[in-house]
Amino acid sequence: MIRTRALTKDFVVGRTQTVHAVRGISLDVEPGELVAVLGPNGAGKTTTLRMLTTLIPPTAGTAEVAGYDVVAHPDRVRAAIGYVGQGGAAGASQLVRDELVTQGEIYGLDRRRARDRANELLEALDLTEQADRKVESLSGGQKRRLDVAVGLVHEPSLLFLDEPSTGLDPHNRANLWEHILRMRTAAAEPMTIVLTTHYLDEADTFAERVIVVDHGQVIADDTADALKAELAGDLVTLRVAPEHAAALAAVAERAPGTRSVRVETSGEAGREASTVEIRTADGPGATPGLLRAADGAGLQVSRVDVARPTLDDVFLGLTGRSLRETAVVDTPGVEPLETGEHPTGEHSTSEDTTKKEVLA
Ligand SMILES: Nc1ncnc2c1ncn2[C@@H]1O[C@H](COP(=O)(O)OP(=O)(O)OP(=O)(O)O)[C@@H](O)[C@H]1O
Repeated sequence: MIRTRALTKDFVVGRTQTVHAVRGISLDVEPGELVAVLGPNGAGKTTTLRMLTTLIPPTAGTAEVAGYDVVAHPDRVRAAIGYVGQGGAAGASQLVRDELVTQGEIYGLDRRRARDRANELLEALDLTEQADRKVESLSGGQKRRLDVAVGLVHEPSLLFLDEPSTGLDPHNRANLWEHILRMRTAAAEPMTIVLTTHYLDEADTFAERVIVVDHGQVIADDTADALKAELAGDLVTLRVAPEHAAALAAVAERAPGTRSVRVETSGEAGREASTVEIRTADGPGATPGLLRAADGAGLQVSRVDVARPTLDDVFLGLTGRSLRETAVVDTPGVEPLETGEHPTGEHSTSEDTTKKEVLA
């Protein structure tokens, strides 16, 4: 469904500076996959999506989407895909149903079919009650559901969602996901979905495959479970008296499956406590053996915690940085851009200069 080879995007900023936003990404997405692209701000997620959806041309490399090259056949790519950008696609002063009908007609449906499709989508995305209201009067969650409806109007087999749930509260996020998953399975062929997100839990729960991007490159690509097992491992935390910490750490180092051991001591003078943190492939499986070994060495463990890793642990393991702490665009000298702002002028196509990012 998607095939990229060494896909690259450089932005020339001012006269001298080049931002290497995407540095040679090669990936394949099969029909029916639900893929989350995860990474810190400025990692190149949106730029990758914008190339795949033909909104901006690659600097180098190739991308085929739905069987067509994005540079040679952008119109065919657009006809086959849906795209929900960060800015949203619906016009503020339009009525909700009219917006969907207009979008359907843009995609070549006759008026009657466009109305039928609009009604189908309004029902599927729980927007029937809001159908005769202006788009600008919708709540954040309703607005985002309408954006998804707009992306689906022409029944694409491949849907791109750029941070679909950013800014929504947990209830609305869950509700949006419920609708997305329902729409996906309701289609005759399971829809392929590629989305970007900052929400680790979202990628973890819903995506069947997680592609981690950092500094414009893919640094990991697998199921969330496989990434966590391979790259992070469970965390077993054993609490001991400080004088026993070093000996317990040595015991843990020798235990089967141990990947790393860290000792921490905290508390007021005279009342310190130590923890020995053990990263291991299988925490629940390793813990009884660790406790037996500690007991055999005469080391008393006063508390045991076993935590499964998160995708943040995966990112931390890969980069030494936490995804939660990398919330700032870190390209030196380049200010974060508003959607639609293009200092390079390199790709000032009509689609690209509008905040509405409608594929038509
Ligand atoms: N039009 C542009 N002109 C110049 N630089 C750009 C442009 N668009 C993106 N960039 C830069 O390219 C890099 C990748 O940006 P991109 O928006 O793809 O990241 P992202 O992973 O989607 O980030 P976020 O999570 O914040 O949306 C950043 O350094 C960004 O500042």
